[in-house]
Amino acid sequence: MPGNKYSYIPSTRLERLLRERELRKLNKEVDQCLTDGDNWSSEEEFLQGVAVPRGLSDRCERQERRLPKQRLLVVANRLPVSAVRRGEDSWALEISVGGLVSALLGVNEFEARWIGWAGVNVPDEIGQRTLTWALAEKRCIPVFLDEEVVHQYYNGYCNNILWPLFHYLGLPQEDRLATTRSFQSQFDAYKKANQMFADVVNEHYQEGDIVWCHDYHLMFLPKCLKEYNSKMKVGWFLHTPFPSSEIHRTLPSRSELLRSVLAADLVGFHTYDYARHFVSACTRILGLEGTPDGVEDQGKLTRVAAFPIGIDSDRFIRALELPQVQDHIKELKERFAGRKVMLGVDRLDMIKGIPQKILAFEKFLEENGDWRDKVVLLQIAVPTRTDVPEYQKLTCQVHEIVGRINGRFGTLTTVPIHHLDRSLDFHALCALYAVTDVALVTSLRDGMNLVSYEFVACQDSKKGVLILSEFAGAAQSLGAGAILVNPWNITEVSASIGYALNMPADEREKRHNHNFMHVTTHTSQEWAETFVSELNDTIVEAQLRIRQIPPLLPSKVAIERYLQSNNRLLILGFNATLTQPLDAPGRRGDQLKELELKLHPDLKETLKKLCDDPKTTIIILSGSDRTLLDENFGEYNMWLAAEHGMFLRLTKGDWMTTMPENLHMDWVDSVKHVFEYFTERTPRSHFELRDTSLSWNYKYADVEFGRLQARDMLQHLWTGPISNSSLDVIQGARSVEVRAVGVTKGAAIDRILGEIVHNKGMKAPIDYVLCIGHFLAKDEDIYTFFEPELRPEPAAVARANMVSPIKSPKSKLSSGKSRPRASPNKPHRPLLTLEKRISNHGNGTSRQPNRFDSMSVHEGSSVLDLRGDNYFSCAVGRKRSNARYLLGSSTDVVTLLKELAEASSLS
Ligand SMILES: O=P(O)(O)OC[C@H]1O[C@H](O[C@H]2O[C@H](CO)[C@@H](O)[C@H](O)[C@H]2O)[C@H](O)[C@@H](O)[C@@H]1O
Ligand SMILES: O=c1ccn([C@@H]2O[C@H](COP(=O)(O)OP(=O)(O)O)[C@@H](O)[C@H]2O)c(=O)[nH]1
Repeated sequence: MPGNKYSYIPSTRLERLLRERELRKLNKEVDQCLTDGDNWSSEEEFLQGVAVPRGLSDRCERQERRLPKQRLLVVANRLPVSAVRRGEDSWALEISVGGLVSALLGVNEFEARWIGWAGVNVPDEIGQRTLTWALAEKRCIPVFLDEEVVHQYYNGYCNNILWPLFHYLGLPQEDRLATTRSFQSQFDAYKKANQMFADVVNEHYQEGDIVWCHDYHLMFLPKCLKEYNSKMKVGWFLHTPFPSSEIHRTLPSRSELLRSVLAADLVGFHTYDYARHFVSACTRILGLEGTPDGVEDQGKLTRVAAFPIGIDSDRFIRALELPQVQDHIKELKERFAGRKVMLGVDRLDMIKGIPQKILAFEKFLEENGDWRDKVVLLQIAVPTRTDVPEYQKLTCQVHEIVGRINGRFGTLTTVPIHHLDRSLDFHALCALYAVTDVALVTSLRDGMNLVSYEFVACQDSKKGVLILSEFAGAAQSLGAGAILVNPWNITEVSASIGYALNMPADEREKRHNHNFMHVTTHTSQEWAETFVSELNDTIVEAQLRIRQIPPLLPSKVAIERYLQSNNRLLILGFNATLTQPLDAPGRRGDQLKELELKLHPDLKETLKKLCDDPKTTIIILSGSDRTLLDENFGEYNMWLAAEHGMFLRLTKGDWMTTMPENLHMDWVDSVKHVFEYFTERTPRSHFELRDTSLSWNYKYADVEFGRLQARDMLQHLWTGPISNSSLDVIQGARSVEVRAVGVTKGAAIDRILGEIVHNKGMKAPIDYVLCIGHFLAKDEDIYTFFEPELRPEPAAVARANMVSPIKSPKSKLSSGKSRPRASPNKPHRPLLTLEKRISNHGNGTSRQPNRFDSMSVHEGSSVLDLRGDNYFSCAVGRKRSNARYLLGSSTDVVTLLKELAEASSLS
């Protein structure tokens, strides 16, 4: 390969990401050499206003030598600092507690700004102005939410609805709802608050910035941002679990929230499970396509992936050396001498399983009398969301249990549980982690749980044991070294406490080393860099994809050309082209109603007008059978081409077949047998028998099960006993179709054209073609048929007398079904030969003769006179297509045809 390895531009996502990772590593090494220890601020430095990395003096020189940092707007409900008002214009800033803040404080690769709520109501202008200044020093930008919005949005929708739901605690029952007003007003406040965040982002956004939205508070934000500026690079990361789609389905605003999140370019979760649940919710609830890369909606991909968060482990390890931390450690050791220390650090939240933890500890004491004066449980329960009644109830409940247990097992001088309803500062927390023998994390559900990481980081000398809930995201990364428990199983947790307290030193060491390695290599820094780098790459990937998406049909031009032409051909599909738009696949709409395909009612007048125009010939070219086309189009003056063009009829005349003579249908019974087998075993799937094809459809079945069944079926059809038959197996979005080889719309069209030209006695060439359909990839050969550059190989259809009246059923299927048959005594059509003259796109030069040129029916005349500007192929509701243009849905087709008919009647 020419050039060095960095001048080569990788073409796949993985190659690009690996290369970027390598470059980042190099960058870091340069940084390391230049300023050793130039880390991002600690929490204290952040508060002192030196949130920018240390070593400012070296900085200018250093920056010249490395790539400029990318600007990153971190948008989260909570700023890393909470403001406390000291006077009219004076503010104290306190660091906010929580995993998100801890994680993002460790990130230093970017020129970051925070946008969020300062946790305080500031109704007056002076207050807002002075707080904005105070926060600016910390590179924070406030969003001012008034009390009512906070009540409805934060306490209500976020913490009373989304939070419990995402943690599998279900939607609030009536009493909870009544306390915070109705669901709808909370949801409105949620949207309003998200818009307020968006307004602030828009105000501060500079081109090229990365906007990283965080958490369930801001699920509406990606949509608001993209509506304002579709070019913004938007990522969204969820810090909580994303529940199974069965849970998400219960949320009244389930679809709106999913759609808003999907507006982001990249959507991230802590674990693969959460990502999988999200994709599955999008497939099952929105009916979108889930792919290994994410969720696809009409060709637009939202990338979905797992990015497990970490901590700034160095910060904890370094802190242990600080004298104030050493003092704390000494104090704690003396205080609890002779007793093993067990530790719980949690926000006082129902998801943390604090009552379950304490009850398990009680059981342990109950059953292990000899341990009662040898162990102590320190539980730090940080007050959180104290305005939400559920949290208030939990506080009382925990106090009651702790009181009871201390009363039961305490002595005059000691109690088994030290319960603190407050937060600790960073140094006190590090000291506590360091002296702990057993950390107890019993979350009922937890996005990740950084406390477990922090504990491990502070344990390199003690090598204590981590008991960790299997329902915390951290279980996936620290599961090997921790003792995993089901927090609902009090007996199991109690037994694990005993196991941990008695664990031999070598086992503790082994377990600790494993986890320590993970915590120190999977840092918050890495997490943020990986996310941002994937986000940057997602944009590159999207641009590459967009280049492959055909543009929207230029309706005006299509109509203009139509008016200018004298012999027009309109080829229209039926299903999803001329029918009423249906729910997205997978939505499981009204199956019975939807299966009866009906012409869009708004098209009746329009079609009539178009068909009555002598300059226009219309062909309905569909996979549907003859009966269905008869029912829907019998009254118009047009051509019907059923079963992908294998049957043809002018509505005034009889059906005839255009099937090639050598079409083999001997496979039909075997395939029918296979389809019956799968239909029986896949609830709400069905199959259709046609004369030339069979189609199995699982649009209404469970999407994932349907897909699995389809995979099995395809495997069997491709490699099983019928794999050598002369058939094509075609995979659709939610269907499998089997046809005789050679049954495609593109293959049928020249035979159909031949018949039409002959029937009409066409003298002038066709000088306008509009071909619109929602066709399977296999049938897109119809689009390419008219394209000079992509024309099929000449040998494909060397046709002699292929259009013939139906004499006897060709396929075995016909015998089982009653179908209208055309009169068998229609005379044989003489050999049709035609000449197609197609000029090259736009430049007017004639192309080389093709198979048509030698097949002249009417001596000297040309059947097609198409240049680049009078041929319009158009795929409906698809993004990847061989068509020149796209239309969104059948509604757009209706609009276009109406305009065409109206313009034509005016001309
Ligand atoms: O701001 P609050 O409402 O007081 O809540 C504090 C934070 O709690 C949640 O933290 C989650 O993020 C952690 C880091 O990713 C993760 O380890 C933990 O499992 C989650 O619960 C919440 O998601 C944050 O938005 C809050 O700021
Ligand atoms: O007194 C305390 C208790 C906890 N924390 C921090 O709060 C975070 C809790 O994060 P976690 O992911 O465990 O749970 P979350 O509270 O975000 O749900 C950790 O970084 C702790 O260091 C703190 O700063 N002071």
